[in-house]
Amino acid sequence: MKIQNILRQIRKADQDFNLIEDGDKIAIALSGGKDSMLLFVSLKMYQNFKGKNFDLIGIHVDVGFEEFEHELMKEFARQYDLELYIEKTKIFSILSLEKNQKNGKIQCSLCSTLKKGVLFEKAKEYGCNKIALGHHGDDAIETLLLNMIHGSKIATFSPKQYMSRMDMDMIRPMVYLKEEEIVEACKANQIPSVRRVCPNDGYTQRQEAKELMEKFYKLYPMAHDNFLNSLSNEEQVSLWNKDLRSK
Ligand SMILES: Nc1ncnc2c1ncn2[C@@H]1O[C@H](COP(=O)(O)OP(=O)(O)OP(=O)(O)O)[C@@H](O)[C@H]1O
Repeated sequence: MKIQNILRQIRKADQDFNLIEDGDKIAIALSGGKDSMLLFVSLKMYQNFKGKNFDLIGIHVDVGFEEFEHELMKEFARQYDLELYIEKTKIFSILSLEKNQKNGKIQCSLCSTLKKGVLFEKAKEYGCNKIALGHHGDDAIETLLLNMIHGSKIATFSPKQYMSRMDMDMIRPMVYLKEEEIVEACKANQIPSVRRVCPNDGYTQRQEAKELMEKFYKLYPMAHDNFLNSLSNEEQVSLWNKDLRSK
């Protein structure tokens, strides 16, 4: 997919959910993965759109994995003229404590909470009013599935979420994009990504959900678009509400 098409989908999400406003200072949460790397390159181009006047910085939370390729991220930041902050943390040591592990594995949910804490604190410190995350449409569908399987709820993350405690918006400009489109765009535009080094990588519930969905899309190719579109189809949500039950 051409980067122009990525920008078109980002603009659509921006228009639909009012993600980016004049005067914003946005911290891009850069994990080093393809999604957030592409998000940065795209938002940088989006800055040149007429009428969009906002600032960007990058924040990477260094979890403490020894083999993480920091140099690649620094080089990427130099190449694209990104003000990048790498925040050193002891998150991996905390995750590795026996009391914090489950069945001998570090916990993704705890990792995510700790990373978010650092992101918010630092974004605030650097004067940002928004944090942009690299989540995309397939992440949203997987989250919906995982919430139904493990949480008895029909819910996914929102494209824009106000965090009142921190007085900060969390935005997800790539919600209309599929993962395969992101992979294609990164390849076509030589956008690098850092090698994955988390020991849980490939063995998570999310990975299982991803593989399940891939099988599903092979059987029903149209389901991919339909699942994604259904997340915005609030007029046709029909669930068993209490009013119905009491009649
Ligand atoms: N260590 C980190 N530092 C900063 N932001 C992060 C970090 N890890 C995750 N994020 C943010 O959270 C989003 C979702 O996290 P997740 O772990 O699903 O991403 P990933 O698959 O590791 O990488 P990516 O989504 O960037 O390809 C990322 O796109 C990124 O915006």
